[in-house]
Amino acid sequence: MSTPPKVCVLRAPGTNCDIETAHAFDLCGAESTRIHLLKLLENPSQLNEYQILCLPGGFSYGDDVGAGVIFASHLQGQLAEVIGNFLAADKLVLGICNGFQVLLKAGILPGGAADWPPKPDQDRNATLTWNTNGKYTSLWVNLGVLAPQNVFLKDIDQIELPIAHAEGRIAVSDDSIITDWQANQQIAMCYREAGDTETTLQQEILPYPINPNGSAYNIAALSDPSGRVLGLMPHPERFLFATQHPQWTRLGLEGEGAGMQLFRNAVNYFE
Ligand SMILES: NC(=O)CC[C@H](N)C(=O)O
Repeated sequence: MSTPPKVCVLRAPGTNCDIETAHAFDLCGAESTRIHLLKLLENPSQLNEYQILCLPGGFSYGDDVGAGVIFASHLQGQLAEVIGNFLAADKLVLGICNGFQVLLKAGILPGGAADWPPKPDQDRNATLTWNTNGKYTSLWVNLGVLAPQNVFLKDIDQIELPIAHAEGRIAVSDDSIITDWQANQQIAMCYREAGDTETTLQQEILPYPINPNGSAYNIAALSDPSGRVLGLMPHPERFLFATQHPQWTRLGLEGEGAGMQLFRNAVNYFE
């Protein structure tokens, strides 16, 4: 058997999903370590020991200034070099919810290695901002996968997962970026109606609760062009066991939850 990949689950003050996220990777055979951002800042080169970097969900720095903004500024300001090496290597990066916000605010997404580090005057063409309902929203959503070449999404066509966020709406500065993302297969997952068998990218914003936050083009997740970076608003680490689904008895669900596959895909990449 090959050596298990090492996962760095990077937490900051206010992160609250690091334990279950590390557990998800470990259940799939990885060896994860939860590392505090302030510890990594003391010795940034320790990141080189890991094959997977995961930014988990939560409220880093209390969502002050904007969700993910302060965490992102540390990545840009003090960790630019090690992050650059990580992105350039054949390694994986996953950002879940607050982690996705961090990846986007830092500029790790949407461009990945090619655009890192972002230039100070670089225009931002996409962000995650307040849900259109103005509220912290917590519910289960149906998602269709549009970027099966992303390592984390291999063999997943559709998935039901919970969301829990206030700033989960993808906003784009102009629609031409959508064309670029499509060309690079970067639109990873979209919200869609339960029972839909196909996922189509559409400009019409699906109504709440299908699209829970009003995201442009109903986008829920983005990939970098290489398919080795994924940022997603839903929480796969909250559906590791069938019994975590609100209707598991009615639906007769047993065993593993569908979220496990994302973590397994990442671990299997290093076999
Ligand atoms: N679950 C999360 O990671 C929440 C992210 C962020 N605090 C928000 O509310 O938007």
